[in-house]
Order: sequence, then C-alpha cells, then structure tokens
Amino acid sequence: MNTLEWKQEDGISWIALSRPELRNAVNYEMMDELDEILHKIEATDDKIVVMTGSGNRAFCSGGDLSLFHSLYTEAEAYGMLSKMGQILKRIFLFPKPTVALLNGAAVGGGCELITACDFRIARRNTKFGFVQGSLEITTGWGGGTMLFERLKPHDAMTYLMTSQLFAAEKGFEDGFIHQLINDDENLEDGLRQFLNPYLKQSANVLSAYKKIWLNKFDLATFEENVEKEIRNCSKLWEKEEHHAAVRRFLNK
Ligand SMILES: CCCC(=O)SCCNC(=O)CCNC(=O)[C@H](O)C(C)(C)COP(=O)(O)OP(=O)(O)OC[C@H]1O[C@@H](n2cnc3c(N)ncnc32)[C@H](O)[C@@H]1OP(=O)(O)O
Repeated sequence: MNTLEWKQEDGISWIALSRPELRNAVNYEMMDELDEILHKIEATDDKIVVMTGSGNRAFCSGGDLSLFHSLYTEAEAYGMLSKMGQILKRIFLFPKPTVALLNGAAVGGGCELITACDFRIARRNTKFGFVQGSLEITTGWGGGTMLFERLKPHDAMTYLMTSQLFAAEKGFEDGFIHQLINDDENLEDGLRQFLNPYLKQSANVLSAYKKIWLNKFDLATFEENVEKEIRNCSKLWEKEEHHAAVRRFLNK
C-alpha cells in the first residue's frame, strides 16, 4: 500500500491515511486502497475499525486539490466525487463499528470522511470544518447527507452553511465528537480507554447492534440522497468561481 497503513491489534483494525506531506489528502490511489482494505477488513474477525491520519498535523485535508484541480467539467467532477462517495457509503454502512481518530485537522472531504464513521474521537486542540463552501462547492462525497443523520438539523446546517473551522471542544458540546483526548495524553492510550468497554463485547454482538442502527435506514432513499448531493456538487464544480477559489488555494 502506498497511501495507507493497515495494522491489526487486539480486535482493532487500524487504517492510517498516509500522505502526511499533503496532510493526507485523498487521491485516486488512496480511494482504491481504501476500497481494497475495507474488503479485507470485512472478512476478518476484527471487532472495530479505527481510521486515523499519519503525522500530527491532519487527519485528512480532503480531496487532493493539486490533482483534482485538473477536473474541469461536471462529468469529470462526477467521476471523482462518485468514486469516493461509494467508499463513504461503504464506511457508513460498514458491518462493524467505525471510529475516526482525529490526530489533527479534518477539513473539507476529510470532514465528510469522519462523518461517515460511527464515532469521532479527537485531540482537544484539533479543528474540523466543512470548508467546501469557501471553495464555492458543497460536500460532494455524501458527507452532507450523512451529517444530518449525526446531528440536529440546526447544528448540521451551521457546520455546512458557514464553512467554518470549529474547535474539537465545540464538536464535543454538539455531540459530533464523542471523546476528547488531552494534548499531553498519548492518542492511542486515550482511544483504547474509550474503546475498552466495546472491545469486551464479541464481534457478533457489535455487528448485530450496528445492524439495528442501519435497519433504521431506507437504503434506497439514503442512496438517492447521496447521489443528489454528488450531482449537485458536480454542477458547482464546473463553475469558474470554484476553479478560481482552488487557484487561490494552490497559489497562496
Ligand atoms: C473533493 C472533495 C471536497 C474537498 O475535499 S475540497 C478540499 C478541501 N480542503 C481544503 O481546502 C484543504 C485546505 N488545507 C488546509 O486547510 C490545511 O492544509 C490544513 C489541513 C488545516 C493543514 O494545515 P497545515 O498543517 O498548516 O499545512 P499546510 O496548509 O501548510 O499544507 C501543507 C502542504 O499540503 C498542501 N495541502 C494541504 N491540503 C491539501 C489538499 N487538500 N490538496 C492538496 N494539497 C494540500 C498545502 O498546499 C501545502 O503544500 P506545500 O507544502 O505548500 O507545497
């Protein structure tokens, strides 16, 4: 694997996004490797999946803008957005519980990725934000649709419509972040403390409860809503306002 690290330890499957020089931005290779790893994990006896980022700056900075900037038309954007959208849906619907461990900032599509996970644990000093609006697009990997399943509508609207970066403590107050880990505490130790009561249960019990949560969804409606989100984002992507905003980011 070139863009991910995978290890299995004490019932936990750890996936680390591993492009720290670009703050773990997602490229096509990472999408393929995520898809492959998720298939492998599904066939293991591991109880819980933890996703994190390499380095201490970022969990994930979203799509790799230096790469995806070359996507110009609605159709080109749709190809990329729907490819990652499929992966986020797999994570959201994954038969085992999933945890995002924020070792650093989760921004743009990175924030969509943490939203697809069942639990979010963060270092106290980290930030997260759906900054897509400041790039003249919206969420486009399905994370907007998923956020409305995670939060009260008013809080979800605030996160999405303001494009702001928020402190992890604000996420904790809103119930978006489930556990804060102090900056002087070891991140993995903090996570294990949170996970210990879950890890005492069998994989079958954990999966069965995940199924009860997923049974709540009308899958067809959920998929339709994700698809609409991807289509809308693709339309905004091809506008000059978006390309100009990305040029500003890349030339900063
Ligand atoms: C496609 C679906 C929707 C999307 O995801 S759109 C993308 C939204 N993401 C963004 O706008 C990301 C913006 N990035 C940031 O805010 C910051 O990099 C972040 C994550 C807070 C980390 O801050 P710092 O630790 O200070 O790091 P930095 O800004 O100096 O970045 C280090 C190098 O990484 C690059 N980088 C960061 N995020 C990237 C991205 N998404 N795509 C491509 N390159 C990215 C950044 O340009 C910089 O490169 P260089 O070292 O100056 O050559």
